[in-house]
Amino acid sequence: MIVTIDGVAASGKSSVSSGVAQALGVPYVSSGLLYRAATLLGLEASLDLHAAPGLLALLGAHPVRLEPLAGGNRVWQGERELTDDLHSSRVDRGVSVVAALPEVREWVDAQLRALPEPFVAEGRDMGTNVFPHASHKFYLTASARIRAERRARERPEDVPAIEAALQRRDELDTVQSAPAPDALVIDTGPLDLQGVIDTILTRLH
Ligand SMILES: Nc1ncnc2c1ncn2[C@@H]1O[C@H](COP(=O)(O)OP(=O)(O)OP(=O)(O)O)[C@@H](O)[C@H]1O
Ligand SMILES: Nc1ccn([C@@H]2O[C@H](COP(=O)(O)O)[C@@H](O)[C@H]2O)c(=O)n1
Repeated sequence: MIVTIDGVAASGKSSVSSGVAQALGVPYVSSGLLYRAATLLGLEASLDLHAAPGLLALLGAHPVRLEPLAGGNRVWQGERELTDDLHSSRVDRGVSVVAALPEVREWVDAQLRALPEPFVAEGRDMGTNVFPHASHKFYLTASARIRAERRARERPEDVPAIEAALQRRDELDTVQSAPAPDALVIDTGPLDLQGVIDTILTRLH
């Protein structure tokens, strides 16, 4: 069984996926972390983020591994854990450029499709491109202001700056962010975290 939870930036995908996965007793898979890892490593190596060959060579030489757990995903490059470095504003700013590269998308998709079922997969194109055969599909939205207010609780920037960055990322991610036609779209604005998780769990039972 595969459940997909897609949505716009900071709509609650990873928090909701973790809650749903824990209730189901399965892991969740955060596809965005692989795009973030490719971006972080590209930045650290001072590579041109618009150019796939350099990034792919780097990722080939030093493979990245996603560890999907129900409570939270971890990302490794050999013995080095990258997880804590993946949510900086610097990575946020670069990641959509890297995610627009077809070769990087293939690199991510191959890793995701190799994972053993069951799991909950979250991202942008889980229900459309990567797992079109998933048994249940959901898509999370909320206004940019609400998402920015939520994110401001975990970042040092102020709400307007976060809101502008989220809107920019949504725009750059438009191509891969369309909801699957068979996904249930949930506006998380009026709901708390548990409310969103319960809405999804109700559909799964
Ligand atoms: N329904 C909700 N009510 C209140 N806070 C929420 C809700 N959903 C998510 N949050 C909070 O919003 C923030 C962003 O959530 P989360 O990181 O899960 O989003 P995301 O879609 O995975 O983000 P990103 O796209 O950047 O990876 C977190 O602080 C989370 O606790
Ligand atoms: N399926 C996906 C998942 C992510 N992306 C790109 O990665 C960025 C970070 O993802 P988050 O889920 O952590 O926000 C996102 O902005 C996209 O550029 C993607 O393209 N497809």
